[in-house]
Amino acid sequence: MKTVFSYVKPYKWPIAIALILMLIELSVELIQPLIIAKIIDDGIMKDDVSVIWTWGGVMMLMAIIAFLSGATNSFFASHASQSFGFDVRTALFKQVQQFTVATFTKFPTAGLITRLTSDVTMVQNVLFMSLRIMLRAPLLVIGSIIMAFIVNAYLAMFLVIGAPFLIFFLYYMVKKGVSYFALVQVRLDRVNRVLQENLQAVRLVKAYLRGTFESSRFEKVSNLLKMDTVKALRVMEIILPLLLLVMNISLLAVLWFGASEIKSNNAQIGELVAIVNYAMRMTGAFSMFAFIIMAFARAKASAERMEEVLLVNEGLERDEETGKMLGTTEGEISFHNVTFSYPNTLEPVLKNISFAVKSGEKLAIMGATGAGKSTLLQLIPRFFEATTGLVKVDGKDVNKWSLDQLRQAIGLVPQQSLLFTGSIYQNLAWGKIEASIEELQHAAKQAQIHTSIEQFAKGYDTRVGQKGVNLSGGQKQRLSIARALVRKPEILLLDDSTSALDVKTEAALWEALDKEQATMLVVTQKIRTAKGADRVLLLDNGQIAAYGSHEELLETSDLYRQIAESQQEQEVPAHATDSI
Ligand SMILES: Nc1ncnc2c1ncn2[C@@H]1O[C@H](COP(=O)(O)OP(=O)(O)OP(=O)(O)O)[C@@H](O)[C@H]1O
Repeated sequence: MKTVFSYVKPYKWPIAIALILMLIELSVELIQPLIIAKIIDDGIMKDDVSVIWTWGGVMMLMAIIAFLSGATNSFFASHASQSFGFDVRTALFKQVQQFTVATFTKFPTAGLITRLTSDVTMVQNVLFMSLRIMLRAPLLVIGSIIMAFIVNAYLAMFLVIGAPFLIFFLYYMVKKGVSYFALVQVRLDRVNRVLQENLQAVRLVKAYLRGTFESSRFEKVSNLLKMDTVKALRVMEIILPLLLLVMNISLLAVLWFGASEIKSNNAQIGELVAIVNYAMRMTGAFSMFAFIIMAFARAKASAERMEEVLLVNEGLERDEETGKMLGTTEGEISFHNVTFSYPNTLEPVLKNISFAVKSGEKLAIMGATGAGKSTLLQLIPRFFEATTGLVKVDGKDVNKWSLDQLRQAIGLVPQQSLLFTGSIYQNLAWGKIEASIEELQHAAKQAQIHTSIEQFAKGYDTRVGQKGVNLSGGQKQRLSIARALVRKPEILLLDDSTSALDVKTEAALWEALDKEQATMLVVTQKIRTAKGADRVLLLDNGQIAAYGSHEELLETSDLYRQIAESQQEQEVPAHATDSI
């Protein structure tokens, strides 16, 4: 909790002012019964109108002070709490951005979204309410007891007799509340996850007629959320009436013994009225307790979840040589006996991989599905680090590169073309904000998408829907390639990024890309593509099955020959020579 609370520190002054103002408001509230007692005992009982006027005036003045304090308190409380929320959300976002790809597997996306939104809002609201009303309740209870003792110690005693019960009930409420509400937030994560999955796969759900099934899946998680929230609220619902029962018994005792004290002239009516007034205020404060403790319990659970993200230290990306200028890369890539296992698995996905690609060369990576092709690419921008062995760029271990410089030199086109909501221009300029319109259009021409864009009614200003819903698979792939090309990377990593293109467009694309001097690693299933590469790396179950030029592999590798033959049978002869 320490880390989350450190974000409150910069606002200690607004918080202090808000608290002082709240104390002023509270003091007025506590002094008022005393004044009422004075008006009754010295004014009404003694028939002295001047006392009533004087103290009535004081009461009025105090009410105005309380009003002004309350309004200013609200201003400072909202400033402090909203700024705290902003800071902590920003810090969480920055922290998440630094996560290694491996750390993301520990924190599911939907959970991170809840932590950055609902959890932050929860803590932020509790901070606001603490400064505004929450702290008033406990202070009102303590203040009322003190004032009651000042007025009449004997009668005040009956107000504190139930204290051990009250403390026990409150302790129980907090203890149970925190654990139940932590579970409620986990349930909320699940609801968000199912919702997110469904929204992302909306077409699939419709095409497979899974609407009813998905609805019942959603109902199930939503129901769990409801049941656990009800369970958490039930604790509060049982405890609150118990608190009130204890308070009401105390109040009855005050009235009973107060009456006999008045009879025996040991107390005045005004005193009894004041004590009853304090008891009523305490009862009111206790009714607020259930709400307060519930909010605190929820906020504590939320703060702990935020803390988990803020405290990640192991899984953060680190720059070995941050700040050192290393110059432009040449784009040479080499793997030296690389073995790699994913963090949560034992079996290596890549085993003893060694190869080298010179600057400007093109390497085609082939292999069956699950052979480890994408994994191999991911080791170059250091999304994951090799378990053993070395991955080098320009002869230098990738772990020794500044991450920014390493990634600046790499243009990655992932298997799934991910686009962002915004115009086509914005999507293209995503990797290089300062790119000129000419640069963007040049990249689009190279990626063979310029003509298609020109045909859209709004051209480059066409808005790309969420995840590119309004574009075809091939258009999305070409936009992703253009986005990578805008940066003029020295290394281009294409992960099966041309699978949706027709033969002619693909041929034109390769021709344009060949003119770039970039080193290219191209994951592909097509022999046609492999033929145009300088070398081919054939992976089989994480190991190199063959490595060499297309012609060499046709001679030496049975597996490669089989793939080539199987594809030859499928090829349309007219396009078969349409190579890269
Ligand atoms: N994040 C991950 N955690 C654990 N295992 C993973 C992870 N990502 C991939 N794998 C496993 O690693 C192996 C290689 O996956 P990879 O995506 O590199 O294969 P691929 O050759 O690119 O396959 P495809 O052609 O289907 O894309 C697979 O067995 C896969 O299950």
